[in-house]
Amino acid sequence: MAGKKSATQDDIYGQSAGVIGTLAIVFGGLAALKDALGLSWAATVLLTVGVLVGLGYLAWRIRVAVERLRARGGQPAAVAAPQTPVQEPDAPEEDEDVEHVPVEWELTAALAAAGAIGKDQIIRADEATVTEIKTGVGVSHDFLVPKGRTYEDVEKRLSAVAGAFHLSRMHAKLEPSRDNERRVKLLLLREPPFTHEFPAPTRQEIQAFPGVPLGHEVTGELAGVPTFEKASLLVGGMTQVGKTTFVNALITCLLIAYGEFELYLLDGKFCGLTKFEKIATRYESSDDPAVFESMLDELNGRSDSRYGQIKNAIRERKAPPKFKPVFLIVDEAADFFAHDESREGKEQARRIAAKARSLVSKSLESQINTVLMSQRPAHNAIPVMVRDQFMYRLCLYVASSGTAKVVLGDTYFETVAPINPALLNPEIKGQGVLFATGRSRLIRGFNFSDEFIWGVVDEVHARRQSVLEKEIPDSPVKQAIVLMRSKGVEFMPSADLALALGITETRPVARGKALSALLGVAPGKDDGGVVRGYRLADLMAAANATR
Ligand SMILES: Nc1ncnc2c1ncn2[C@@H]1O[C@H](COP(=O)(O)OP(=O)(O)OP(=O)(O)O)[C@@H](O)[C@H]1O
Repeated sequence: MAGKKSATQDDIYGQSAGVIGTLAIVFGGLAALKDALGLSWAATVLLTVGVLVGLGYLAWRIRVAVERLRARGGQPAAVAAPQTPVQEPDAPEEDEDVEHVPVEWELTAALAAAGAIGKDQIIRADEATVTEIKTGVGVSHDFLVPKGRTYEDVEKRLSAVAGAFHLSRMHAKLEPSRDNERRVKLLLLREPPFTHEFPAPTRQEIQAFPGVPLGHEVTGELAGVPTFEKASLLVGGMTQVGKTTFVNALITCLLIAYGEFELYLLDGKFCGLTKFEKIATRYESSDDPAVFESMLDELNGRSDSRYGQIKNAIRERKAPPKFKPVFLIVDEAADFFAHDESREGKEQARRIAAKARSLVSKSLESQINTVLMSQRPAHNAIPVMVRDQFMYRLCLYVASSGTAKVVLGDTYFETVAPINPALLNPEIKGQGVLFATGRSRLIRGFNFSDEFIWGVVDEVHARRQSVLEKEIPDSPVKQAIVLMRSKGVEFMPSADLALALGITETRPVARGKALSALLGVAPGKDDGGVVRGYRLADLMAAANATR
C-alpha cells in the first residue's frame, strides 16, 4: 500500500514539474517574440494563437486532398457493395475476395429500398436469372436472397418491392420455391393485369389441371384450388363485375373435372343459374327466404344423416363411408338473410343464419359444400357467423377496403401480401382477389360461351340418364322417369301419371294417395303452383337415393 502511495505522489510531482517547465518555455517564447516584434503582451498572445490555428487548418486540408486522390485511383461503388460477406457469418471463402462478387444491381437496389434485404446485402448476379413470361405479359426474376433471408422477407414487402420497380402490387406476383427457402420467383407485369383477355381453357386443359380451376393467373396460366372437397366459397363484388359468370364457369369446371356430384341451386337472380337446372338435384328460382330455409333444412337433414353413418362406421370399426359431394350454390345470398323488421321476419332471419352457419361448418365431414354469392357485401348483409366459416373467399371489384374486409375477413389487410380489391379496374370484368389458405392471388374467372356450357350440361345429363337406366332397379319411379323423359317433360300432373302407371281410381284424393304410395315420393305442384303432380328432378333424386 505504502509503495503504491509514494508512486502516485512521484507521478504528481513529475507531472507538475512538466507543466511548470512547459509554462516557463511558452512564457519565455512569448517574451522573446514580444521583444523581437516590439508588441504588447495581448497582441503577442493573439498573434501566436492565430498562427497555430492557421497551421492546424492547413494540415487538415492537405490530409483531405491526399485521401481524395487515393479514392479516385481505386474501385468505387462496386467495392463498397460486397460488404455482404461481412454480414454473412458463414460466407464461402471466395466471397472474402469482395471485388469478385458479381452483383445484380437492379434487384439489389429494389429489394434493399423495399427493406426485403439489408442495405448492405446484395443479390448475386450468378444466382439470378430473368426470363420472359410465356404469354409475353412481363418478366420473371428467379434469384436467391442473401443467406439469413428467406422468400418470406420478399413476400412480406411485396407492395414495396413492386413500388421500387415503379409498379403497383397488382403488377407483382411471387411464387414460392420448393427446393430452397432462399429462392424467389418474382413476376413483374409490364401492363396492368388482364389488360388482354386470355382464351377460356379447353376441356383437356381443365381435366389436366391438378384440382379445380377457377380462372386465369395474371400470367395466363390456370389458377385454382387443389380440391373443392370439404370446402366452401364466398364470392362478393359490386353489381355487374362478373360474379354470376364466375360461378357458371366454376360449375362447368366442376362438371368436367370433378366426377359425380349433386347440385342444389338457388337462383336469387332468377336466371343466373338456369343453364344447370336440367342436371340439378334441386333448382329453385326465388328470392323468398322461406325457400332458402327449406333448402337448408333439406341439406342439414342430409348432413345429419351422413354424420350418423360416419358414427356408425366408427362404432363398427369400418372404413368411413364415401359420400357423393353435394354443392349448394346460392346466387345473391344477401336477400335471404334480410328481414322486413317485423318480429317474425327477424326471427326467420335469425333461424336462417343459424342454419346456414351450421351447414357451412359441417361441410368438412358431410361433403356438402356451399358457394354463396353476394352483390351487396355490406357489413351485415351476410351475417358474420356465416361469413367466418368460409374456407375460400373471392372478392371482385368493390368500392372500398371496408367492403373488401366483409368478403375477405376483418383481418385481411394484416395477412401476407394482401391485394386491395378496391384498386382493381372495374372495367375488367371477372377479376378478383382469391384468398385461400392465408395467401392472396389475383385471378380472372373464365367467360365460357353459352354453347360450351350447354354442351357440358347435355353430356352430363346424358351420362346420368344412361347410368340411371342401368343401375336403378325396375320400379314405378323408374317407369315414371322413363315415361316423362320419352315425352320430354319436366313435370307431369298426378292424374296423367296415375293413369300411365295403371291406377284406375278416379277420385282425385284417393288417386293421389295411391300414386304417392306407389312411388314412395310426395307430390309437388307445377310452376304456377296450381296443378298437383311430379317433377322429373324429384323422381330422379328419389331413384338415385335407392342406388
Ligand atoms: N371473366 C369475364 N370476362 C369477360 N367478361 C366477363 C367476365 N365476367 C363477366 N363478364 C361480363 O360482365 C358482365 C357482368 O357479368 P355478371 O352478370 O356475371 O356480373 P354480376 O356481378 O353477376 O352482376 P350482378 O351482380 O348485377 O348480377 C356480363 O356482360 C359478362 O359477360
